[in-house]
Amino acid sequence: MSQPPAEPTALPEDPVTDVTRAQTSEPATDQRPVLVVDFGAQYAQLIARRVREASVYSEIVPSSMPVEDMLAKQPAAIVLSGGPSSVYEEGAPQIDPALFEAGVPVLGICYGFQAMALALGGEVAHTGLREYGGTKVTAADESTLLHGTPADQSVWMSHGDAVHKAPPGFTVLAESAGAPVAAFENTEKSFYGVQWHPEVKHSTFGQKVLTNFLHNGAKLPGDWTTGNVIDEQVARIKAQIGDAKVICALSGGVDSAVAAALVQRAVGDQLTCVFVDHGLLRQGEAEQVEQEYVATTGVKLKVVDASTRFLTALAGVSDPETKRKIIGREFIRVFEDAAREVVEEAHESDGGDVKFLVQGTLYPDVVESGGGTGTANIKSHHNVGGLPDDLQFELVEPLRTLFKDEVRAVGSQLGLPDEIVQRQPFPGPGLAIRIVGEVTKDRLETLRQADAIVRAELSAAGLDREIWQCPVVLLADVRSVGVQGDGRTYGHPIVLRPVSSEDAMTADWTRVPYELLAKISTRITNEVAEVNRVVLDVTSKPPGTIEWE
Ligand SMILES: Nc1ncnc2c1ncn2[C@@H]1O[C@H](COP(=O)(O)OP(=O)(O)OP(=O)(O)O)[C@@H](O)[C@H]1O
Ligand SMILES: O=c1[nH]c(=O)c2[nH+]cn([C@@H]3O[C@H](COP(=O)(O)O)[C@@H](O)[C@H]3O)c2[nH]1
Ligand SMILES: NC(=O)CC[C@H](N)C(=O)O
Ligand SMILES: [Mg+2]
Repeated sequence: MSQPPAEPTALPEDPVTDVTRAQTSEPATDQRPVLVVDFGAQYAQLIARRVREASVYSEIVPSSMPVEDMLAKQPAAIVLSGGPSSVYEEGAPQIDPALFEAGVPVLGICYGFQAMALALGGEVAHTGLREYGGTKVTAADESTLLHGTPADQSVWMSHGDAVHKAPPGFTVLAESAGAPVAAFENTEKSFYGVQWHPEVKHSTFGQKVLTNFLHNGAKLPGDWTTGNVIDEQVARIKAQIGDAKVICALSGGVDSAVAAALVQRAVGDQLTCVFVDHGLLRQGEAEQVEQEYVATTGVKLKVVDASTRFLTALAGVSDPETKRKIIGREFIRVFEDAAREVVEEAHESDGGDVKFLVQGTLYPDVVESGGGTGTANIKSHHNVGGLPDDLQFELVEPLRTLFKDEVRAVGSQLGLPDEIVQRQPFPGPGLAIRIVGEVTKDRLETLRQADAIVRAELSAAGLDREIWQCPVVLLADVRSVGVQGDGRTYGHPIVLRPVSSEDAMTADWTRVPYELLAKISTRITNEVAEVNRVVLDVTSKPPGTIEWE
């Protein structure tokens, strides 16, 4: 039986190269802001970022802020974000109708769209017809909001409720299978709304919808530019750290490399980097950090072998959130020991505590850990939601409001080589969150072998840039029957999860050519004992996340 040819994956658009757009704080500006009202969205920062990309100044405010306070900021326009609640649910965040009486242009997105529809006299239904990920919509011929976008387009949805009737005075602009009113507008009042997420890159004409709203709907000029992120951050770091000593949690990944380079530029040799080998790393990773990273950057590096400590703490644990909390805690305990050693080595036994810890935390780590306003906790990233309550360090996180592509641009501008800046992400909790079930030494070894094969084959096929990352997951608690060498086997499946993304907030599964998948599958089942089945994960994010745990 012949297989259909694999569809080529569209390459993600070029990453943002203008570092000056990477906004890290609310800068002093006399411009009237576009307020992004956050209903607990996964994507509130992303909306603010896209507005800034349209050269319009933007700030985020929580939906709990009274409308008088919002209006006191003299917003030039308001964007109502998505959120996890359902509009009729008890305690769901509401919109004060006064917001619609102030003469300010409004764009509602997802939950914001639904809440707006309800507040203005439309109807929202919970039909059970849900849409997650890439969805086709059919758009009206002419409108302000969807101007310049095709009649049939693919948008990124993530909803369970849907607007069934637009409020009086509104024109319906689009529909999808699960959303009879997928977009609407009332140009007279300058009110607009979409059920989908225009702020995510996977919505092909998303930025066009946002700029249509900003420039044509709200009639805002695009004349705002940000200052330089690097200068701004270096100055902030200097002010925070002064002449104290500081350690940086360095993983060899992009984010901590860029964070370390910023801190190094700010405070020079007051910085010592600490790399933790927690026994959950991939093949060759520890060596790579020890040799290549130090050679490239000349940074002072301390390597700690903490594998026994982590594996002991993880023994018997299968629950993903518990694993993450344990790992977050153990990381900090190791950093505390390392900090004491740094002081001892500097012969400063009295008063010379290291009180600052640098981490390469990005905005997605924060928001997925439930760190936005009213944002759901999706998973506790070890460096945010997994931190222990008794944390003694003051954190230095210069990348905390940025997305990965912005961090890559900062890294390049700082002079870091492409081998570091373009590296695929690897999560801090490592292989522990890629073993579904308890983490043991043997299972880690099995997964390490399979992962090394996958990485080698994808690299050899030249797919490293096209693929954002490819988690390889061991379903340790699942077994299936195989026949190998004429004998019965009862082994474990390995899951391949190749994804394409720009910022890890949304992702699609990469259409890796079938021949290559076949080769990987054959190699894994031939070379890795205990594995007799290889499966491909074909889920986008949403609804799946990139990692399985
Ligand atoms: N093995 C490790 N040793 C020391 N610090 C670590 C380690 N793994 C992760 N960290 C810390 O946790 C932070 C978050 O990890 P994360 O994997 O998100 O970022 P990264 O490794 O720097 O970049 P990338 O996303 O490219 O892998 C890192 O920036 C770093 O500060
Ligand atoms: O340092 C990290 N600590 C964590 O606890 C963690 N969890 C997920 N990831 C990485 O974050 C991105 C988004 O992953 P998810 O779609 O699985 O949430 C992907 O790039 C993941 O690899 C982590 N990185
Ligand atoms: N992403 C969202 O804003 C979702 C809105 C609402 N919770 C729904 O599921 O329909
Ligand atoms: Mg990493």
